Amino acid sequence: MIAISSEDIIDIEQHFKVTAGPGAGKTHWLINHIKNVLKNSERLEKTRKIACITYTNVAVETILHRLGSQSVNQIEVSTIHSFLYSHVVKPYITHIAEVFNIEFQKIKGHDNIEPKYKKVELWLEKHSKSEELKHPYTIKQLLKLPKNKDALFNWLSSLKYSFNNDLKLYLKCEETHARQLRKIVGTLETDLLSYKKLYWQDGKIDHDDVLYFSYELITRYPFILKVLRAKFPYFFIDEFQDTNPIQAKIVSLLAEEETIVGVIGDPAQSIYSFQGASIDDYLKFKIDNLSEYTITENRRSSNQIIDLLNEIRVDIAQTRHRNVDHDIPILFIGNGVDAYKKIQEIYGDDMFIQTLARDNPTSNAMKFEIDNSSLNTKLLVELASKDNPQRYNVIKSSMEALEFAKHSDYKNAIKIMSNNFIGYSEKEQFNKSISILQRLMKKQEAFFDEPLILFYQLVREDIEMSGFRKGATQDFYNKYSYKELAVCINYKEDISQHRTVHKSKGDEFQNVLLITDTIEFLTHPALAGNEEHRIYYVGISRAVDRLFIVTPKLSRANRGIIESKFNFQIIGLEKNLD
Ligand SMILES: Nc1ncnc2c1ncn2[C@@H]1O[C@H](COP(=O)(O)OP(=O)(O)OP(=O)(O)O)[C@@H](O)[C@H]1O
Repeated sequence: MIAISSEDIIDIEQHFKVTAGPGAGKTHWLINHIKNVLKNSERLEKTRKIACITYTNVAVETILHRLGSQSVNQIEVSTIHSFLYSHVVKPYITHIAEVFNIEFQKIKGHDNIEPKYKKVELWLEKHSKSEELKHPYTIKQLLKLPKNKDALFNWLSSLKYSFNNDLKLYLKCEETHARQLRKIVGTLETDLLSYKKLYWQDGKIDHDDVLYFSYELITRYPFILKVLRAKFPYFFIDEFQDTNPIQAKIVSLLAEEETIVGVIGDPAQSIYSFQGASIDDYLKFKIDNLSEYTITENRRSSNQIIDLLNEIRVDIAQTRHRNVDHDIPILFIGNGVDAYKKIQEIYGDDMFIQTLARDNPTSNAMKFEIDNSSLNTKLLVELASKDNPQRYNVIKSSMEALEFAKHSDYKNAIKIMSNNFIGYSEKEQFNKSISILQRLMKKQEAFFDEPLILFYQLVREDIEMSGFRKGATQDFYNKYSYKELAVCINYKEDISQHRTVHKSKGDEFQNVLLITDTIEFLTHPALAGNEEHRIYYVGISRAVDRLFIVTPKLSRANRGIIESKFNFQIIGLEKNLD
């Protein structure tokens, strides 16, 4: 591995892999490298471009912004999904449409797809081993008994593609999601492709399908690979530690001829295993004639923060580039809202504090300024299992749309609300969505802290939903408030002040408050083997000047470890010290 700095230039006609820690300047280096290729390459023309792949739409925007306007015609910056969708799936899907029952004319992009009751029912009825679905797992028992139904839907929502030993892709679900169905999982999983096909025949494809179809297309029809190579003589991927195995395979195929491939990443920041990424895929990624580089400096953080990062990481010791001393990090014992208030008390209200949390409900609790230690994070799931699917979908989507709109994400707000007006023209869908959102925004104070039934009544003025019979569902709507439910939603492209660590990837902030439920990543760090530790590591490494961590409890033993290993100021916010 060759050590470079983020200002160094390398050979542009050589495959590369750059591995470096947080704040090393990986993205900065990549942008310079692209500029260097643009300036010096003799293989670029109007129709031959550089592909630059990154992980999220937010990261795409950041890179485009940093590249400036001069070069946009010769670079295509996008996520891997939109890249493969435009260059492989869209133009060539007809080649595999028949084999996979894909109604390609109906495809309108790709999205998350939740299991739909009707589809699951149809799949079970037509399952190639349906005769094995006997008592206590008949189709009726699977679909009607709440425990079975929850487990089945959960299991199906964990559906993923995997490679077998012959590099053929097959479908599988997470077994941990289906303890309740242990005895029949083996039977059900023999026919998952038929389940997928039920969606494809409606033109509904999800993000993983885009990767799967792309892989099938380029391996069945190698001319597609040739076209891609001709169009993209350079193919670079940022955040490669979060790549999934199908992507990695497609990239290695591209690299076999003509296209120069470059990947950049940090194994200690690999935090997307739930999307199929694995730290091993990053470490083991090899193609012929690959030059490997590392950057050891940290250009982002204060000395105090770099010292902390180095204390918990063993593979790379980062050097201080800015060499700036700043405040000693503070470890608060208590809840997120109290810690936030305490920081404001110490530094004044004007100081911007970015909060980062492990999960959506915790960062939403910060948005709503409620104590994160007493949240019921499963309320939406509970509602899904109690309510009828139609009413649940309307309530959930209206709630999401409203919350997205409140955080200025109008694009996703309208998209989600429009789902409630299927059958109308696009213009009508848009107008209806805007009108209901405006009305809900105006009235939000009237229902925010009130039972969900009030929100239901308001939405029902615009969207048809069934009424209630006495029973568990109605009780639920009367018992829980809109706010308690809204805390469970997932803000799609959240760039707000209170977001999850996952949504802060690649970003940096002057002052960070990391909200944790354990500080094991500090007391017993194991970044290589523990993704939870890596998530918190990513969180603390976003901080430029000041870092604050809050955790609910600190035992005497852990306090001892913290005091001996790190330079923290410890502040108890309640009586949490034992
Ligand atoms: N050569 C450089 N000159 C000036 N500033 C730089 C240079 N390299 C990096 N920086 C700055 O250092 C900070 C970290 O850089 P960057 O975001 O590229 O790091 P990274 O390695 O991609 O980080 P991470 O993996 O943590 O997201 C940014 O503010 C960036 O602008």
